[in-house]
Amino acid sequence: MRYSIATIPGDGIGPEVIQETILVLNKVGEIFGHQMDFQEVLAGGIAIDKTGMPLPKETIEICRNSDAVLLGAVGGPKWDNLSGDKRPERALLGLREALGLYANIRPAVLYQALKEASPLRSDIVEKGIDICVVRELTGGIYFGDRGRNKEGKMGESAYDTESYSVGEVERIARSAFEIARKRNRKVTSVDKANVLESSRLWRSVIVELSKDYPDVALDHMYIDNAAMQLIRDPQQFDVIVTTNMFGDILSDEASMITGSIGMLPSASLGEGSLGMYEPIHGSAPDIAGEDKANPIATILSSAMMLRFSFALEEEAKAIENAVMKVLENNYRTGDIISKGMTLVGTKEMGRLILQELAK
Ligand SMILES: NC(=O)C1=CN([C@@H]2O[C@H](COP(=O)(O)OP(=O)(O)OC[C@H]3O[C@@H](n4cnc5c(N)ncnc54)[C@H](O)[C@@H]3O)[C@@H](O)[C@H]2O)C=CC1
Ligand SMILES: CC(C)CC(=O)C(=O)O
Ligand SMILES: [Mg+2]
Repeated sequence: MRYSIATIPGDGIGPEVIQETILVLNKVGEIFGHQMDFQEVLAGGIAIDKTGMPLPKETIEICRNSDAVLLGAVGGPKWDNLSGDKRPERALLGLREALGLYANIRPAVLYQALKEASPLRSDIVEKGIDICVVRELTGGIYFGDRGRNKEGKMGESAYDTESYSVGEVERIARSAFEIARKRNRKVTSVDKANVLESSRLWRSVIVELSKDYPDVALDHMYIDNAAMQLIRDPQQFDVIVTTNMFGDILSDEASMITGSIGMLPSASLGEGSLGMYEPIHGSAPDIAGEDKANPIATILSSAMMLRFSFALEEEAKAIENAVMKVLENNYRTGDIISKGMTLVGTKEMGRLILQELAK
């Protein structure tokens, strides 16, 4: 089969991790007999530099007409003086919205070989961690009304608005319940319903929808408690469904208990088969261009692409197994290094994964 993939290397370490991932996808194509056609497009800071806009129309069109989108990361200090819609990060939000990708699936799995990289107590780590964060991606405070009021009792003020509709909550809740059915049949909905009206609506919609899923256990947790429970007892979670901002924050936390932010992939999905696949991390300006970035989060995101957009389960597993094997052979990038392990850079990590794939 032939698949068209729009690639968005973006900024910082984005191009470095995308490069290794393209090599991996090409190798999978070669081994399993698929043709992967890549088309690179601009978004983020590099797009601002080249076109004056963070998200050129052409990028949206090419992504829309591709079978899947693979994204590195956008943003960085060079564009930090920009504000509002001019910021590189807005490109990401704009693309998610334009492509209707409302469900962000972020699995946080502690690999056996990486147990030593988790900062949690060894008795907790021994039990294993396997959580799936289902984050609402095109609503909430990242998309609500925002602005500034120049005059006020205490000077200028700024506001961002959290707002959710019944339909937005229903569709993300359905995604979470469906995913839970294929896992351990438990959904924890995370909100702040003791304070926020939007969370009270969120909770009531989820309770109502749960009636369609009597085989899935549902509980509710406030975000502050969830942030703590994730460290205290991660095994209590199976699927976490939450809002755009809470999911953004909780998934970074989940990445750390499973080793590193450089390990966690994500899939952003909507109603059709088109999805956008990206690591959960950002452009890591502190290590950009130094061959230090861990490419595994992006490489595992490409496995999610094969699974969800192309229905190539065997090929997806081949990538995941190759990653696991390299970790079992004790190779580590700087973010997951520990005593007795071999330190490698971005390119070498990519090469080792390719080598395992070819075996
Ligand atoms: N999806 C995206 O494009 C995202 C973009 N950003 C943007 O990225 C820029 C930097 O944001 P930060 O808050 O610093 O978050 P970040 O995720 O880029 O970096 C946080 C820390 O994690 C490390 N890190 C991240 N990815 C890594 C990898 N693959 N391997 C090894 N270490 C890794 C970085 O070196 C840094 O110390 C900002 O402009 C931000 O807006 C942030 C998050 C997501
Ligand atoms: C622009 C931000 C919402 C990106 C981010 O931090 C994320 O999606 O994880
Ligand atoms: Mg984030």
